[in-house]
Amino acid sequence: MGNDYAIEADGLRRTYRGRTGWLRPRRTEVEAVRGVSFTVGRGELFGLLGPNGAGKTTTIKMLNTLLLPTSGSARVCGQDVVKQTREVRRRIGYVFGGDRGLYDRLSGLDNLRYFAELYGVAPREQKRRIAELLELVGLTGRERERVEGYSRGMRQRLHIARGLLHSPEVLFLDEPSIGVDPVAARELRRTVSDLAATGTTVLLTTHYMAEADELCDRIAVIADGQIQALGTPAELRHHADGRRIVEVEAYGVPDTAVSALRGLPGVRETAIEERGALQLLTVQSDAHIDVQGDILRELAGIRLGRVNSREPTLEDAYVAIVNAA
Ligand SMILES: Nc1ncnc2c1ncn2[C@@H]1O[C@H](COP(=O)(O)OP(=O)(O)OP(=O)(O)O)[C@@H](O)[C@H]1O
Repeated sequence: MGNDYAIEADGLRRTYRGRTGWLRPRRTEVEAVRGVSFTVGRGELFGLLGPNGAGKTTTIKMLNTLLLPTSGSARVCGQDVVKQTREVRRRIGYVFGGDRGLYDRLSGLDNLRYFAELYGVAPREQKRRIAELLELVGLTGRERERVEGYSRGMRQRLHIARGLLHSPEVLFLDEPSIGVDPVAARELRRTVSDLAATGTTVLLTTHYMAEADELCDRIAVIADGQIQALGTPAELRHHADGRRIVEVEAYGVPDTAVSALRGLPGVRETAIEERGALQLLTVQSDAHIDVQGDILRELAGIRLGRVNSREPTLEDAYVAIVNAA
């Protein structure tokens, strides 16, 4: 059993227990992951998408053996993550967003040589493997420069190369595009899809629906420690079926106005996004009810910019899924 899937999670749970306070210590408990089950096929690019604190990192860390599940079980490449830790570790790579874990004073090439040695890549293999990975992550030609001069995007791609040195069957990519500018993020996405094309299974966590949509074969939306929806991007889009979206640009909308919008007949979700001085209000309503007039009446007296009505996108489906959690 288990050989058909790269990853199988079955009822995974994790509760963090701790204490706060010094004079009168109190026990604290956070149920970070509350019964997560899913499977990832070999060679699949699978996304775990969810808001801050949803439980994505905790889930990944149970799968890559860095954290013990409180209950439930998981297998990676058919091996149990608790009982066969060493076998699992040999078959996986782990790359997390951010800047840690590289030697700034060394060149990209020397970093990879160092980690190849550390990961026990056979000396005969090293040169070929490193050249192959530099090519994959688009750093060929820049490998002799010190990492301290690399942009965040380049560092992130070097991290990915590092995570792949020992040719893992499964790569865990935790928030790869965090803090990376949009152009670099696009290059990063190209690297990830090239990687998936080589047959490596990738489990990616992200906050960005657009990123998950572009890259992933299937996406699990996780919120509040549980999977709220799972499917291909096209399947997830159905969560916004039968809805219509009204977007309003506004300046200085009070909270009371936002809750009034939520109470309008036919309105299903509202979201507000701050864009400098401007606020973008997004209102989802039942498609057969025209709510635009009511919305504008509620916002009377507030300075408004563009108002526009459109079909829902995958992003709107994501909002609907997360809000229903
Ligand atoms: N070591 C820890 N001790 C106590 N609570 C923790 C610990 N790590 C995470 N948590 C809590 O568990 C919950 C899930 O956190 P987790 O990091 O898994 O979420 P996430 O989806 O990865 O979020 P983010 O996108 O912000 O990284 C959060 O409420 C978080 O505060």
